Amino acid sequence: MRYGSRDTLHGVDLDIPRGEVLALLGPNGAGKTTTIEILEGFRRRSGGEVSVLGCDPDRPDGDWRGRIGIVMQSWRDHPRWRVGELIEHFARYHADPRDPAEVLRLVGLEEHARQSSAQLSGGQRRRLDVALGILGRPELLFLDEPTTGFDPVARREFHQLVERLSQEEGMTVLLTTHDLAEAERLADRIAILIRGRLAACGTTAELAESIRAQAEVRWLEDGVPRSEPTADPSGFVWSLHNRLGGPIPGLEVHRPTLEDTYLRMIHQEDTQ
Ligand SMILES: Nc1ncnc2c1ncn2[C@@H]1O[C@H](COP(=O)(O)OP(=O)(O)OP(=O)(O)O)[C@@H](O)[C@H]1O
Repeated sequence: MRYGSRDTLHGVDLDIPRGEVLALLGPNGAGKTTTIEILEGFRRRSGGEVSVLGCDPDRPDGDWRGRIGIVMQSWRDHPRWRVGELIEHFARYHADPRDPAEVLRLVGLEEHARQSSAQLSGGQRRRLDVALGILGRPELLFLDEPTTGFDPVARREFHQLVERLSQEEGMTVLLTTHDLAEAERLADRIAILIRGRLAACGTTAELAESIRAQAEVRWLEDGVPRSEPTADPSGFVWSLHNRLGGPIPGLEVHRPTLEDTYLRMIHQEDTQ
């Protein structure tokens, strides 16, 4: 993708198998929304090949749009419509929609069905976006920063919903988020986009391995905090136990989280 003379995306080679949940991560301006909008058919790419559910998004066939679900970062609709009416209205556009009452329940908006969408809070508004995205039982769901503004309970419920849709219905999900714990919880694989280039793609463990991030063992010795990075924490703890001749005070094993790995990758790219 090129805006003017500037390459915004270059060589983003990526296959997402059916049924996978893939999280696309990257700093602000890395090109995540641009990538998603190209795949959704909302932005015409400058070059390269794209196939989504077997179709080029720039030349979709008749029922293609009905097979994908979209939750964009911002969405314009009819602010005076009631939530329930809006969902019932959009359900009519789909060949085999979910029951609108079920969708309201799934996203936790049952009590707001008679409220106009303009009166919803930020997090409730986002739930409505998610409701509209899953209404048509899409095979592939695009979620662009879906939980922005969600409180912790709503976030947990949303995670359970995505897990259900993916595990029970085999829905493929492409998610962008700045919440690394969310990506770690939901995604089978994580792709990291930095300045328009795909810097890495894999499971949390594979990404940590790719930058040789090690676990760290922490303990107290004679009341003094000690720590040691190690590729074999079990072996290290075993030898420490033998050396100390018994239980290890204050023992902690810290494995690299996705956040640790991500921040190191961003730092490495910045210093290159
Ligand atoms: N219509 C446009 N014309 C010119 N440049 C654009 C346009 N849309 C996006 N860009 C630029 O392309 C780059 C990628 O933007 P994009 O919105 O895809 O990033 P992002 O990774 O989704 O960021 P964020 O995390 O902030 O949502 C940015 O530098 C942005 O300024």
